[in-house]
Amino acid sequence: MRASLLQIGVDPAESVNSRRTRVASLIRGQADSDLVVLPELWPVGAFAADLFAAEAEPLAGPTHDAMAAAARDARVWLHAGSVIERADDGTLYNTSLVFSPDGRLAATYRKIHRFGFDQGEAVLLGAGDRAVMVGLPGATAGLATCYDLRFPELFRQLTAAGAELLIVPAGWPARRRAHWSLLARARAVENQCYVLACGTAGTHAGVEQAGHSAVVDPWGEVLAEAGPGEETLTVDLDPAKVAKTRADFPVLRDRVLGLDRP
Ligand SMILES: O=C(O)CCC(=O)C(=O)O
Repeated sequence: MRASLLQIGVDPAESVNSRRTRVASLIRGQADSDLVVLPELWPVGAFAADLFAAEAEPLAGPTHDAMAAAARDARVWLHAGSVIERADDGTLYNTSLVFSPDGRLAATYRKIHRFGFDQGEAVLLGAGDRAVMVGLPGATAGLATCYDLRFPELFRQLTAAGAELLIVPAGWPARRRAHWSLLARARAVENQCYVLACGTAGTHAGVEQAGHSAVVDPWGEVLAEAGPGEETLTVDLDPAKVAKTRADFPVLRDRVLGLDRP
């Protein structure tokens, strides 16, 4: 399975519409891949909280339409990163969209752990309440978004449900880049999964982005890592490596669940 991570630069000087058009054309250039992954909230910028309400869209909004068409044209599975979704009751969510190669919306995931403590998305957006998996050809993927990476129990739940690939779009700040790289590897090692961690580049809302998207294998080896700027990472994954890693070193078998409280 060939996967391409598009580490998109979010530049406030580029309009959301122009970025959508540009990203759609980058996806069309990835027809040699089976799976294309975009970062969190690349249309608006993960820290551009002032724009969230104005740029919110229904699920079947402009980003959905542009991404569905691009997935169909390139004939790829597309994890289109996330958008600010305006739900029917008016609540805003940070929602990831996954498309199949015929342009069908195959899965959506509302970010469960909202970042910002008492600011930004933590106060402006609703929280997702459902872990989501999607069946890709040859591998089952579990979905998470950015700050979720700090909560291993979500990833363990996805793994227990059959995930072999963990896809994590993000808008991670440069200031905590070391945590991003460390946690992506930790989630891969502890769950014996591939981790596809796709961040953004550039600076928006005064927050420099970490970039450094990475593909980590089930043994924790970093197969490819981007620099800080806009970049595409393309990696060939071997889904059989997940089962082999788990068979050769079967730690997941030794989990002890339901311990009494200390
Ligand atoms: O956890 C972090 O350090 C960054 C999280 C974040 O930026 C986000 O979830 O948007």
